[in-house]
Amino acid sequence: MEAPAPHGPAERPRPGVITEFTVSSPEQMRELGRRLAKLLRAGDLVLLNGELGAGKTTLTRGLGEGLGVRGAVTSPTFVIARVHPSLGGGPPLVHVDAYRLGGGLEEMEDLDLDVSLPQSVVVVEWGEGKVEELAEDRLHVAIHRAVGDTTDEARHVCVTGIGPRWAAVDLGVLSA
Ligand SMILES: Nc1ncnc2c1ncn2[C@@H]1O[C@H](COP(=O)(O)OP(=O)(O)OP(=O)(O)O)[C@@H](O)[C@H]1O
Ligand SMILES: [Mg+2]
Repeated sequence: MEAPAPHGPAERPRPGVITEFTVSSPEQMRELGRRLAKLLRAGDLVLLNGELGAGKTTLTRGLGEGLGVRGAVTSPTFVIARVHPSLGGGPPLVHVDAYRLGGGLEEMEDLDLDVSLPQSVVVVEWGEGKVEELAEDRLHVAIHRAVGDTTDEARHVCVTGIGPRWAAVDLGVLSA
């Protein structure tokens, strides 16, 4: 077997920026979403990963508040994607839950994410390994229960900016 390249598989672009921190409550997770919203603009793709109940939808709720979009962000039970139009002049939020989708983009063809992405902020829960082809520039947010946490509320969050779009963005403002 060939030894892996020092920076991982060649097809994976090297991350431009990474920030890691702890989020200690659901309210703080929402606040993180509101902060993240300030960094986002139309055409941005955000992938949320982490186990069931990690806090992906909670983060997206804050994101919706920060973007000022219509309708509360919820876990879509029967739909895969929901569009929240802006209440102001900003981009709509397209919230996708790819949990039940085994395959990649082909399975989501009907959603026309490639069509809506240029004028929207697209957030995909469970998006890893499924929607990367949509954009060269992506923000990956990994949320995990903090190991050894006794309150059960602490989450470890790792945000990685991939591609030129994120190269010069200071992700440090997310944890400030
Ligand atoms: N620090 C925290 N951040 C986010 N949620 C937290 C935190 N601590 C506890 N929680 C609770 O964990 C749950 C997270 O649920 P949420 O629906 O956001 O997760 P999810 O990652 O979207 O799950 P799923 O994979 O089922 O879509 C909520 O009930 C929330 O109150
Ligand atoms: Mg969810």
